Amino acid sequence: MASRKKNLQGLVAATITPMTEHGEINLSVIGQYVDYLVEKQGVKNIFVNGTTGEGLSLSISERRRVAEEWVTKGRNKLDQVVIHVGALSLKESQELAKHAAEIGADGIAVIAPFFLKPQNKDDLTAFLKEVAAAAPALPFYYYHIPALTGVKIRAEELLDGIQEKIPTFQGLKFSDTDLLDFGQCVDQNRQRQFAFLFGVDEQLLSALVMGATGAVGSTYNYLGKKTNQMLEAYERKDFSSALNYQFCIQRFINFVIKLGFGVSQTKAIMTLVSGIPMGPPRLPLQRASKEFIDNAEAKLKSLGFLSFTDLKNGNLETSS
Ligand SMILES: CC(=O)N[C@H](C=O)[C@@H](O)[C@H](O)[C@H](O)CO
Ligand SMILES: CC(=O)C(=O)O
Repeated sequence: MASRKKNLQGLVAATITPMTEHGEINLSVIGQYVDYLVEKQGVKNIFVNGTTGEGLSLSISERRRVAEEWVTKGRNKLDQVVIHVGALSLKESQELAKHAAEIGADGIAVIAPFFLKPQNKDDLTAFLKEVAAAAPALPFYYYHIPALTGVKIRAEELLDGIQEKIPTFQGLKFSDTDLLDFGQCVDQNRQRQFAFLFGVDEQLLSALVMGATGAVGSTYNYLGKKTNQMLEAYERKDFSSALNYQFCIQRFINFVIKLGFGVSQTKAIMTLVSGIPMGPPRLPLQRASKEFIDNAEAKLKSLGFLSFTDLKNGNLETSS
């Protein structure tokens, strides 16, 4: 059985992988990034090397170094550091799982292999089981993101009986809008203490109603504070305030989605809001355009997500 820490709950920021202007990983700002999440956003859990972290665009050695830096800099500051170790090659995935255990991460997560794909639940379970077994002391999370992997096996089906196959299974990161599937994952596993982490930030409130125990997302890097206010309102059963917070967050996400929103844009927004240079994305992604950044900045300001002082302080912090 995995050594069980307290369940992963609340907001989990899907970390960006900072890069230099030349496109190399930039470990030097990660310490600052940890402090920013904890102090400015109230976010104390992170999900490293996932979609937002361009994990699948990094080499194995880069993934190891990035993971190690987050664990080191997060020590005594963060509650939990979950490392995404999914890869197309089972061997690489196992190597990363083992490494995550060695460096003292709090959990590992895996997406479905997405080139030669599992055809059914049994294929997928068999793959996940082999990865989990490489880190037998670490909580294991399945990262369901069918729109990106193309693997559409329903999470509810996968979860049925999964603990018998994968004893370290501890939860699901659900990045899909199918709330029937998500709700049934929760409903059918009420007796188990799984973490149900929702991954569509603009719809989190609906997922809370459906039983989400936490959330992993890219926007918690810079909208963590706002989203925490929504969670607090929900906790005290002030649903009309919670809805106001969700709508406010939606106005921003809806606006940027229309402009074209992805990891490149997340990097640019985070640079702007935090003042910490995230650098460009790696090919095949291209930098966000100047036009996008200007529009996003104006929207952040009009929604009160970014003040002139924030910007100034952020910039001062990085130059010091
Ligand atoms: C596809 C993708 O990257 N999804 C992220 C996490 O799973 C989310 O955090 C989104 O970035 C966010 O919900 C905005 O659409
Ligand atoms: C959003 C998320 O969870 C990821 O970047 O992997």
